[in-house]
Amino acid sequence: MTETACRLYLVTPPVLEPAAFAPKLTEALDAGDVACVQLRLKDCSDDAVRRACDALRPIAQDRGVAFILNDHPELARETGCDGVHVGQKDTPYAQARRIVGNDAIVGVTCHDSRHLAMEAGEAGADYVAFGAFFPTTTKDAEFKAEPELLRWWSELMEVPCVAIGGITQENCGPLVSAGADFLAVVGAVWNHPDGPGAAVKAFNAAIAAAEG
Ligand SMILES: Cc1ncc(COP(=O)(O)OP(=O)(O)O)c(N)n1
Ligand SMILES: Cc1nc(C(=O)O)sc1CCOP(=O)(O)O
Ligand SMILES: [Mg+2]
Repeated sequence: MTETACRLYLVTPPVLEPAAFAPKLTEALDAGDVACVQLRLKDCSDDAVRRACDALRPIAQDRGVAFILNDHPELARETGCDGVHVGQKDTPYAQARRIVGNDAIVGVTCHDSRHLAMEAGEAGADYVAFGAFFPTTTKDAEFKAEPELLRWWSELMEVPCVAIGGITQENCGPLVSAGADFLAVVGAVWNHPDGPGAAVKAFNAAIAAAEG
């Protein structure tokens, strides 16, 4: 993941069948600029996560796109992922880092908290994630973040920040202007009426427009 202009960070749907999802991921990644893909499967076995990693990881990595696993540092290391994303109720950052090693990406959910973000950044996180910025149906988001948090963080800190939660091609402009380094998106890409490729193109255009 490079830290230059704002870039797209795709998060998978929480339930997927790898063989059926593979062409959708390919379409998304071949359509435009994507920095990163996070495999975020909920309520499934470790073996199902392994199978999904084996099917989807090469699609991202062959295109120079980082492949990050949500929640499971041990499986991330075992399956050759580029890193792991951990939340406040998951494996603590320091333990996740020990498991995946210093060369891997470790991202940390920080909700709407400056304090959590400073802790994660000082500990060595590769990025901090703030959210949810907008209402989302993808998960029950307990916290609500404001664009001002991105502005404060990006003006003070070097560690990249990710914005997540209900982000669409239509509402992302203020997050980009406020300094988000990455926009993490589920629904607005995988549920786009014209398909994930059209969704990525529309995000790339919206980001470029907001960056002026
Ligand atoms: C990029 C990014 N940001 C936040 C999250 C949420 O992580 P967490 O709070 O652990 O919740 P779950 O995603 O595990 O339900 C994320 N996954 N990715
Ligand atoms: C996985 C996740 N984490 C969030 C947080 O606020 O930490 S919001 C969220 C769901 C993002 O999905 P969509 O782009 O469909 O809203
Ligand atoms: Mg988690």
